[in-house]
Amino acid sequence: MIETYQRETEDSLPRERRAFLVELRRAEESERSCEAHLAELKGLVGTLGLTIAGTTVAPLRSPSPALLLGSGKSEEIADSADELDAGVIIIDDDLTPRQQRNWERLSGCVVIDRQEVILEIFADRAATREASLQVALARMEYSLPRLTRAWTHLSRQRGGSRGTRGEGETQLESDRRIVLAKVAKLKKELEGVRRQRATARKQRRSVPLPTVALVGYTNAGKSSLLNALAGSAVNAEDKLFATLDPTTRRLELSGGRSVLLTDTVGFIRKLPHALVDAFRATLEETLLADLLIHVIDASDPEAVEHYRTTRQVLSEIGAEDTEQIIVLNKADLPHDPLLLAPLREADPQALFISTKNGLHLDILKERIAVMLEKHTSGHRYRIPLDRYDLVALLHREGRIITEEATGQAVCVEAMANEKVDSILKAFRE
Ligand SMILES: Nc1nc2c(ncn2[C@@H]2O[C@H](COP(=O)(O)OP(=O)(O)OP(=O)(O)O)[C@@H](O)[C@H]2O)c(=O)[nH]1
Ligand SMILES: [Mg+2]
Repeated sequence: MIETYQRETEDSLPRERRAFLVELRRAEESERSCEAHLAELKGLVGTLGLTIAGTTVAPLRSPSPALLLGSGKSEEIADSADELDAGVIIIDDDLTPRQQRNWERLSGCVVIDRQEVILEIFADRAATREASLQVALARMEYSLPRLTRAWTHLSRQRGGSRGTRGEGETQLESDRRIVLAKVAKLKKELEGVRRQRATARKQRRSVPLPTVALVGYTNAGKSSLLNALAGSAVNAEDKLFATLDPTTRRLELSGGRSVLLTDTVGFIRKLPHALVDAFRATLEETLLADLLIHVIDASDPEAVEHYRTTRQVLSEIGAEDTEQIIVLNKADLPHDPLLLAPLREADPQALFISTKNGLHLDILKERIAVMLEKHTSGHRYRIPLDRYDLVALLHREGRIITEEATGQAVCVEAMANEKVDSILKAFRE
Protein backbone atom coordinates (compact mmCIF):
# COMPACT_ATOMS: atom_id res chain seq x y z
CA MET A 1 0.00 0.00 0.00
CA ILE A 2 1.29 3.45 -0.87
CA GLU A 3 0.97 5.93 1.92
CA THR A 4 1.04 9.61 0.99
CA TYR A 5 1.45 12.68 3.11
CA GLN A 6 -0.43 15.91 3.37
CA ARG A 7 -0.18 18.32 0.53
CA GLU A 8 0.99 21.27 2.58
CA THR A 9 4.38 19.71 3.28
CA GLU A 10 4.45 18.38 -0.26
CA ASP A 11 4.20 21.81 -1.76
CA SER A 12 6.66 23.49 0.52
CA LEU A 13 9.82 21.89 -0.83
CA PRO A 14 11.11 21.50 -4.38
CA ARG A 15 11.01 18.12 -6.06
CA GLU A 16 14.65 17.27 -5.36
CA ARG A 17 14.01 17.57 -1.63
CA ARG A 18 10.95 15.35 -1.63
CA ALA A 19 11.58 11.70 -0.92
CA PHE A 20 9.59 8.58 -1.51
CA LEU A 21 10.54 5.85 0.97
CA VAL A 22 10.57 2.14 0.24
CA GLU A 23 10.70 -0.29 3.14
CA LEU A 24 11.40 -3.88 2.16
CA ARG A 25 9.71 -6.71 3.95
CA ARG A 26 11.43 -10.07 3.89
CA ALA A 27 9.43 -13.26 4.39
CA GLU A 28 10.71 -13.82 7.93
CA GLU A 29 9.99 -10.29 9.08
CA SER A 30 6.95 -9.44 11.19
CA GLU A 31 4.67 -6.57 10.29
CA ARG A 32 5.46 -4.86 13.56
CA SER A 33 9.20 -4.85 13.04
CA CYS A 34 8.75 -3.73 9.44
CA GLU A 35 6.69 -0.78 10.68
CA ALA A 36 9.37 0.03 13.23
CA HIS A 37 12.04 -0.02 10.54
CA LEU A 38 9.98 2.30 8.40
CA ALA A 39 9.53 4.64 11.37
CA GLU A 40 13.29 4.63 11.91
CA LEU A 41 13.90 5.35 8.23
CA LYS A 42 11.49 8.29 8.42
CA GLY A 43 13.52 9.62 11.33
CA LEU A 44 16.76 9.25 9.40
CA VAL A 45 15.36 10.92 6.29
CA GLY A 46 13.87 13.74 8.33
CA THR A 47 17.28 14.25 9.89
CA LEU A 48 18.62 14.79 6.38
CA GLY A 49 16.21 17.66 5.91
CA LEU A 50 14.14 15.94 3.24
CA THR A 51 10.36 15.95 3.12
CA ILE A 52 8.63 12.62 2.97
CA ALA A 53 6.23 12.62 0.02
CA GLY A 54 5.11 9.03 0.44
CA THR A 55 6.08 5.61 1.71
CA THR A 56 5.46 2.04 0.73
CA VAL A 57 6.26 -1.40 2.04
CA ALA A 58 7.36 -3.81 -0.67
CA PRO A 59 7.59 -7.54 -0.03
CA LEU A 60 10.98 -8.95 -0.96
CA ARG A 61 10.86 -12.64 -1.84
CA SER A 62 13.83 -13.34 -4.04
CA PRO A 63 16.18 -10.39 -4.53
CA SER A 64 16.74 -9.59 -8.19
CA PRO A 65 20.28 -8.68 -9.26
CA ALA A 66 18.99 -5.93 -11.56
CA LEU A 67 16.76 -3.92 -9.24
CA LEU A 68 16.60 -5.90 -6.00
CA LEU A 69 12.80 -5.85 -6.36
CA GLY A 70 10.94 -7.35 -9.31
CA SER A 71 10.59 -5.09 -12.35
CA GLY A 72 6.81 -4.77 -12.02
CA LYS A 73 7.01 -3.61 -8.43
CA SER A 74 9.91 -1.30 -9.24
CA GLU A 75 7.97 0.40 -12.01
CA GLU A 76 5.01 0.80 -9.70
CA ILE A 77 7.25 2.54 -7.18
CA ALA A 78 8.81 4.77 -9.81
CA ASP A 79 5.30 5.78 -10.98
CA SER A 80 4.18 6.56 -7.43
CA ALA A 81 7.25 8.70 -6.84
CA ASP A 82 6.51 10.54 -10.06
CA GLU A 83 2.85 11.09 -9.15
CA LEU A 84 3.84 12.44 -5.76
CA ASP A 85 6.42 14.70 -7.37
CA ALA A 86 9.26 13.11 -5.42
CA GLY A 87 12.73 13.57 -6.89
CA VAL A 88 14.39 11.15 -4.48
CA ILE A 89 13.63 7.48 -3.89
CA ILE A 90 15.07 5.98 -0.73
CA ILE A 91 15.34 2.22 -0.39
CA ASP A 92 15.90 0.90 3.11
CA ASP A 93 18.44 -1.73 2.14
CA ASP A 94 21.81 -2.01 0.47
CA LEU A 95 21.79 -1.58 -3.29
CA THR A 96 24.68 -2.73 -5.45
CA PRO A 97 26.12 -0.02 -7.70
CA ARG A 98 24.41 -1.73 -10.63
CA GLN A 99 21.01 -1.85 -8.92
CA GLN A 100 21.32 1.78 -7.98
CA ARG A 101 22.18 2.76 -11.55
CA ASN A 102 19.26 0.76 -12.92
CA TRP A 103 16.90 2.36 -10.45
CA GLU A 104 18.03 5.84 -11.42
CA ARG A 105 17.55 5.03 -15.11
CA LEU A 106 14.13 3.55 -14.49
CA SER A 107 12.81 6.37 -12.31
CA GLY A 108 14.71 9.48 -13.36
CA CYS A 109 15.07 10.14 -9.61
CA VAL A 110 18.08 10.23 -7.34
CA VAL A 111 17.97 6.77 -5.76
CA ILE A 112 19.61 6.37 -2.39
CA ASP A 113 20.10 3.26 -0.32
CA ARG A 114 20.31 2.92 3.45
CA GLN A 115 24.09 3.13 3.54
CA GLU A 116 24.08 6.42 1.72
CA VAL A 117 21.43 7.86 4.03
CA ILE A 118 23.58 7.05 7.06
CA LEU A 119 26.75 8.30 5.39
CA GLU A 120 25.03 11.60 4.60
CA ILE A 121 23.90 12.05 8.18
CA PHE A 122 27.38 11.36 9.48
CA ALA A 123 28.73 13.87 6.96
CA ASP A 124 26.27 16.49 8.23
CA ARG A 125 27.15 15.81 11.85
CA ALA A 126 30.91 15.62 11.61
CA ALA A 127 32.24 18.54 13.62
CA THR A 128 35.87 17.74 14.32
CA ARG A 129 38.67 17.28 11.83
CA GLU A 130 38.99 13.60 12.66
CA ALA A 131 35.28 12.88 12.24
CA SER A 132 35.14 14.84 8.97
CA LEU A 133 38.13 12.98 7.56
CA GLN A 134 36.72 9.63 8.61
CA VAL A 135 33.36 10.35 7.02
CA ALA A 136 34.96 11.68 3.84
CA LEU A 137 36.95 8.48 3.56
CA ALA A 138 33.89 6.29 4.09
CA ARG A 139 31.94 8.24 1.47
CA MET A 140 34.68 7.86 -1.08
CA GLU A 141 34.90 4.17 -0.50
CA TYR A 142 31.16 4.03 -1.06
CA SER A 143 31.18 6.16 -4.19
CA LEU A 144 34.18 4.64 -5.91
CA PRO A 145 32.24 1.80 -7.58
CA ARG A 146 29.38 4.20 -8.27
CA LEU A 147 31.09 6.89 -10.28
CA THR A 148 28.77 6.48 -13.23
CA ARG A 149 25.85 7.72 -11.19
CA ALA A 150 24.29 11.01 -12.11
CA TRP A 151 24.98 12.43 -8.69
CA THR A 152 27.64 11.13 -6.42
CA HIS A 153 26.22 12.59 -3.26
CA LEU A 154 22.97 13.96 -2.09
CA SER A 155 24.69 17.01 -0.67
CA ARG A 156 25.93 17.93 -4.11
CA GLN A 157 22.42 17.85 -5.36
CA ARG A 158 21.32 19.73 -2.26
CA GLY A 159 23.90 22.35 -3.06
CA GLY A 160 22.16 22.76 -6.38
CA SER A 161 24.89 21.67 -8.77
CA ARG A 162 24.17 18.42 -10.44
CA GLY A 163 27.75 17.40 -11.01
CA THR A 164 28.93 16.25 -14.38
CA ARG A 165 28.18 12.76 -15.40
CA GLY A 166 31.30 10.68 -15.89
CA GLU A 167 30.74 9.86 -19.51
CA GLY A 168 32.70 7.25 -21.36
CA GLU A 169 35.57 5.11 -20.27
CA THR A 170 38.21 7.88 -20.21
CA GLN A 171 36.17 10.25 -18.09
CA LEU A 172 35.44 7.42 -15.69
CA GLU A 173 39.09 6.44 -15.48
CA SER A 174 40.20 9.95 -14.72
CA ASP A 175 37.42 10.28 -12.12
CA ARG A 176 38.67 7.10 -10.51
CA ARG A 177 42.20 8.39 -10.44
CA ILE A 178 41.07 11.64 -8.85
CA VAL A 179 39.10 9.81 -6.16
CA LEU A 180 41.95 7.40 -5.44
CA ALA A 181 44.40 10.29 -5.10
CA LYS A 182 41.97 11.98 -2.70
CA VAL A 183 41.66 8.79 -0.67
CA ALA A 184 45.44 8.58 -0.31
CA LYS A 185 45.61 12.20 0.79
CA LEU A 186 42.81 11.78 3.31
CA LYS A 187 44.43 8.69 4.79
CA LYS A 188 47.67 10.53 5.31
CA GLU A 189 45.94 13.46 6.97
CA LEU A 190 43.96 11.11 9.20
CA GLU A 191 47.12 9.39 10.30
CA GLY A 192 48.42 12.70 11.61
CA VAL A 193 45.19 13.49 13.48
CA ARG A 194 45.14 10.02 14.99
CA ARG A 195 48.67 10.26 16.20
CA GLN A 196 47.67 13.37 18.14
CA ARG A 197 44.75 11.54 19.65
CA ALA A 198 46.86 8.55 20.63
CA THR A 199 49.16 10.95 22.45
CA ALA A 200 46.20 12.49 24.25
CA ARG A 201 45.01 9.06 25.27
CA LYS A 202 48.43 8.10 26.54
CA GLN A 203 48.51 11.26 28.63
CA ARG A 204 45.14 10.37 30.08
CA ARG A 205 46.32 6.84 30.73
CA SER A 206 49.39 8.07 32.55
CA VAL A 207 46.94 8.95 35.30
CA PRO A 208 45.94 5.33 35.07
CA LEU A 209 42.29 5.32 35.98
CA PRO A 210 39.99 2.51 34.91
CA THR A 211 37.98 3.43 31.85
CA VAL A 212 34.29 2.89 31.21
CA ALA A 213 32.70 3.40 27.79
CA LEU A 214 29.04 4.14 27.14
CA VAL A 215 27.81 2.17 24.14
CA GLY A 216 24.43 1.58 22.52
CA TYR A 217 22.02 2.32 19.73
CA THR A 218 21.74 5.87 18.52
CA ASN A 219 19.38 8.03 20.63
CA ALA A 220 19.44 5.56 23.57
CA GLY A 221 20.59 8.28 25.96
CA LYS A 222 24.37 7.76 26.22
CA SER A 223 25.28 11.44 26.23
CA SER A 224 22.45 12.17 28.67
CA LEU A 225 23.83 9.49 30.98
CA LEU A 226 27.34 10.92 30.79
CA ASN A 227 25.89 14.31 31.70
CA ALA A 228 23.80 12.91 34.54
CA LEU A 229 26.67 10.91 36.02
CA ALA A 230 29.60 13.18 35.48
CA GLY A 231 27.73 16.46 35.67
CA SER A 232 29.02 17.55 32.30
CA ALA A 233 27.29 19.30 29.45
CA VAL A 234 27.80 17.12 26.41
CA ASN A 235 25.43 17.73 23.55
CA ALA A 236 22.45 15.40 24.06
CA GLU A 237 19.62 15.76 21.59
CA ASP A 238 16.64 13.99 20.20
CA LYS A 239 18.60 13.53 17.03
CA LEU A 240 20.11 10.47 15.45
CA PHE A 241 23.89 10.42 15.66
CA ALA A 242 24.12 13.51 17.82
CA THR A 243 27.54 12.28 18.97
CA LEU A 244 30.31 11.37 16.55
CA ASP A 245 33.35 12.07 18.66
CA PRO A 246 34.20 10.41 21.93
CA THR A 247 34.14 12.67 24.97
CA THR A 248 35.76 11.61 28.22
CA ARG A 249 34.91 12.84 31.72
CA ARG A 250 36.13 11.91 35.14
CA LEU A 251 33.52 10.27 37.31
CA GLU A 252 33.87 10.20 41.09
CA LEU A 253 32.59 7.03 42.72
CA SER A 254 32.08 6.36 46.39
CA GLY A 255 35.12 5.89 48.62
CA GLY A 256 37.19 8.39 46.67
CA ARG A 257 37.50 6.19 43.60
CA SER A 258 37.46 7.72 40.16
CA VAL A 259 37.01 6.35 36.68
CA LEU A 260 37.12 7.84 33.22
CA LEU A 261 33.76 7.70 31.46
CA THR A 262 33.67 7.97 27.67
CA ASP A 263 30.66 8.79 25.51
CA THR A 264 30.83 7.23 22.04
CA VAL A 265 29.17 7.24 18.66
CA GLY A 266 25.82 5.43 18.54
CA PHE A 267 25.22 2.32 16.51
CA ILE A 268 22.40 1.54 14.11
CA ARG A 269 20.96 -1.39 12.22
CA LYS A 270 23.05 -2.08 9.11
CA LEU A 271 25.73 0.43 9.97
CA PRO A 272 27.72 0.75 6.75
CA HIS A 273 30.94 -1.23 6.82
CA ALA A 274 32.82 1.68 5.36
CA LEU A 275 31.81 3.70 8.42
CA VAL A 276 32.77 1.00 10.90
CA ASP A 277 36.16 0.86 9.21
CA ALA A 278 36.53 4.61 9.05
CA PHE A 279 35.53 5.03 12.69
CA ARG A 280 37.71 2.20 13.93
CA ALA A 281 40.09 4.63 15.58
CA THR A 282 37.26 6.46 17.34
CA LEU A 283 35.78 3.14 18.37
CA GLU A 284 39.07 2.18 19.91
CA GLU A 285 37.98 4.13 22.96
CA THR A 286 35.37 1.41 23.33
CA LEU A 287 37.76 -1.39 22.62
CA LEU A 288 40.24 -0.25 25.25
CA ALA A 289 37.68 0.28 27.99
CA ASP A 290 37.77 -1.88 31.12
CA LEU A 291 33.98 -1.91 31.30
CA LEU A 292 31.12 -1.11 28.93
CA ILE A 293 27.81 0.37 29.94
CA HIS A 294 25.37 -0.76 27.32
CA VAL A 295 22.58 1.82 27.23
CA ILE A 296 19.21 0.74 25.86
CA ASP A 297 16.11 2.86 25.34
CA ALA A 298 13.63 0.67 27.21
CA SER A 299 10.69 2.64 25.86
CA ASP A 300 11.52 1.70 22.29
CA PRO A 301 9.52 -1.30 21.04
CA GLU A 302 12.64 -2.34 19.14
CA ALA A 303 14.83 -2.35 22.26
CA VAL A 304 15.80 -6.01 21.86
CA GLU A 305 16.78 -5.59 18.23
CA HIS A 306 18.80 -2.52 19.19
CA TYR A 307 20.57 -4.57 21.85
CA ARG A 308 21.45 -7.25 19.28
CA THR A 309 22.66 -4.70 16.76
CA THR A 310 24.94 -3.15 19.34
CA ARG A 311 26.32 -6.56 20.32
CA GLN A 312 27.00 -7.28 16.69
CA VAL A 313 28.88 -4.05 16.06
CA LEU A 314 30.84 -4.60 19.28
CA SER A 315 31.92 -7.98 18.04
CA GLU A 316 32.85 -6.47 14.68
CA ILE A 317 35.29 -4.15 16.40
CA GLY A 318 36.53 -6.90 18.72
CA ALA A 319 35.02 -5.60 21.97
CA GLU A 320 32.49 -8.38 22.51
CA ASP A 321 34.32 -9.89 25.47
CA THR A 322 34.58 -6.71 27.49
CA GLU A 323 32.41 -6.87 30.61
CA GLN A 324 29.09 -5.07 30.33
CA ILE A 325 26.46 -3.54 32.50
CA ILE A 326 23.12 -3.33 30.72
CA VAL A 327 21.05 -0.31 31.61
CA LEU A 328 17.45 0.08 30.51
CA ASN A 329 17.15 3.82 30.18
CA LYS A 330 14.10 6.07 29.87
CA ALA A 331 12.32 4.05 32.57
CA ASP A 332 10.25 7.18 33.20
CA LEU A 333 8.50 6.49 29.89
CA PRO A 334 6.01 3.65 29.37
CA HIS A 335 7.68 0.36 28.51
CA ASP A 336 6.61 -3.23 28.05
CA PRO A 337 8.28 -5.60 30.56
CA LEU A 338 7.36 -8.60 28.41
CA LEU A 339 9.11 -7.16 25.40
CA LEU A 340 12.19 -6.52 27.52
CA ALA A 341 12.33 -10.05 28.93
CA PRO A 342 15.13 -11.23 26.58
CA LEU A 343 17.32 -8.43 27.90
CA ARG A 344 16.77 -9.43 31.48
CA GLU A 345 17.62 -12.95 30.44
CA ALA A 346 20.85 -11.78 28.82
CA ASP A 347 21.69 -9.93 32.03
CA PRO A 348 19.52 -10.72 35.06
CA GLN A 349 21.04 -7.67 36.70
CA ALA A 350 19.99 -5.30 33.90
CA LEU A 351 19.18 -2.05 35.64
CA PHE A 352 16.25 0.28 34.93
CA ILE A 353 17.43 3.86 35.03
CA SER A 354 16.29 7.28 33.94
CA THR A 355 18.65 10.10 33.19
CA LYS A 356 15.63 12.36 33.29
CA ASN A 357 14.58 11.82 36.90
CA GLY A 358 17.77 10.24 38.19
CA LEU A 359 16.25 6.83 38.89
CA HIS A 360 18.86 4.29 40.08
CA LEU A 361 21.87 6.33 39.02
CA ASP A 362 23.32 5.81 42.50
CA ILE A 363 22.91 2.04 42.12
CA LEU A 364 24.59 2.24 38.73
CA LYS A 365 27.57 4.02 40.25
CA GLU A 366 27.84 1.34 42.90
CA ARG A 367 27.65 -1.34 40.25
CA ILE A 368 30.44 0.33 38.27
CA ALA A 369 32.59 0.42 41.38
CA VAL A 370 31.97 -3.26 42.11
CA MET A 371 32.63 -4.36 38.53
CA LEU A 372 35.86 -2.44 38.43
CA GLU A 373 37.03 -3.80 41.75
CA LYS A 374 39.15 -6.43 40.10
CA HIS A 375 40.86 -3.88 37.93
CA THR A 376 41.62 -1.80 40.94
CA SER A 377 42.53 -4.21 43.69
CA GLY A 378 46.02 -3.16 44.62
CA HIS A 379 47.96 -2.82 47.84
CA ARG A 380 47.47 -0.65 50.86
CA TYR A 381 50.44 1.45 51.87
CA ARG A 382 50.87 3.38 55.09
CA ILE A 383 53.29 6.15 54.24
CA PRO A 384 54.66 8.49 56.91
CA LEU A 385 54.02 12.15 56.22
CA ASP A 386 57.73 12.92 55.86
CA ARG A 387 57.85 10.53 52.90
CA TYR A 388 55.28 12.41 50.92
CA ASP A 389 57.57 11.95 47.90
CA LEU A 390 56.40 8.32 47.85
CA VAL A 391 52.76 9.36 47.84
CA ALA A 392 53.61 11.62 44.94
CA LEU A 393 55.34 8.70 43.22
CA LEU A 394 52.20 6.60 43.54
CA HIS A 395 50.15 9.44 42.13
CA ARG A 396 52.51 9.69 39.20
CA GLU A 397 53.13 6.05 38.42
CA GLY A 398 50.28 4.11 40.00
CA ARG A 399 46.54 4.07 40.04
CA ILE A 400 45.17 5.53 43.28
CA ILE A 401 42.06 3.80 44.53
CA THR A 402 41.60 5.49 47.88
CA GLU A 403 43.66 7.92 49.90
CA GLU A 404 43.21 8.98 53.49
CA ALA A 405 45.39 11.06 55.80
CA THR A 406 45.48 9.78 59.39
CA GLY A 407 47.57 11.69 61.91
CA GLN A 408 51.18 10.89 61.10
CA ALA A 409 50.63 8.89 57.92
CA VAL A 410 48.81 8.75 54.64
CA CYS A 411 47.00 5.51 53.93
CA VAL A 412 46.89 4.88 50.22
CA GLU A 413 45.24 2.01 48.42
CA ALA A 414 46.78 1.87 44.99
CA MET A 415 47.80 -0.27 42.09
CA ALA A 416 51.40 0.05 41.17
CA ASN A 417 53.77 -1.81 38.92
CA GLU A 418 56.39 -4.10 40.44
CA LYS A 419 59.13 -1.52 40.42
CA VAL A 420 57.13 1.10 42.28
CA ASP A 421 55.78 -1.56 44.61
CA SER A 422 59.30 -2.70 45.48
CA ILE A 423 60.27 0.87 46.36
CA LEU A 424 57.24 1.08 48.63
CA LYS A 425 57.50 -2.44 50.04
CA ALA A 426 58.50 -1.31 53.51
CA PHE A 427 55.29 0.65 53.82
CA ARG A 428 52.89 -2.06 52.69
CA GLU A 429 50.17 -2.86 55.19
N1 LIG B 1 12.18 10.48 28.79
C1 LIG B 1 13.49 10.32 28.78
N2 LIG B 1 14.22 10.80 27.75
C2 LIG B 1 15.56 10.61 27.77
C3 LIG B 1 16.20 9.92 28.83
N3 LIG B 1 17.53 9.87 28.57
C4 LIG B 1 17.70 10.51 27.38
N4 LIG B 1 16.52 10.96 26.90
C5 LIG B 1 16.29 11.71 25.64
O1 LIG B 1 16.67 10.89 24.54
C6 LIG B 1 17.23 11.69 23.47
C7 LIG B 1 18.57 11.14 23.06
O2 LIG B 1 19.50 11.33 24.10
P1 LIG B 1 21.08 11.37 23.86
O3 LIG B 1 21.70 11.37 25.20
O4 LIG B 1 21.45 12.44 22.89
O5 LIG B 1 21.27 9.96 23.15
P2 LIG B 1 22.63 9.29 22.60
O6 LIG B 1 22.56 7.84 22.94
O7 LIG B 1 23.81 10.06 23.07
O8 LIG B 1 22.41 9.49 21.03
P3 LIG B 1 23.53 9.55 19.84
O9 LIG B 1 24.61 10.48 20.26
O10 LIG B 1 22.71 10.03 18.70
O11 LIG B 1 24.00 8.14 19.63
C8 LIG B 1 17.28 13.11 24.02
O12 LIG B 1 16.17 13.82 23.53
C9 LIG B 1 17.18 12.93 25.54
O13 LIG B 1 16.60 14.04 26.17
C10 LIG B 1 15.40 9.43 29.92
O14 LIG B 1 15.85 8.82 30.90
N5 LIG B 1 14.05 9.66 29.83
MG1 LIG C 1 25.21 11.09 22.06
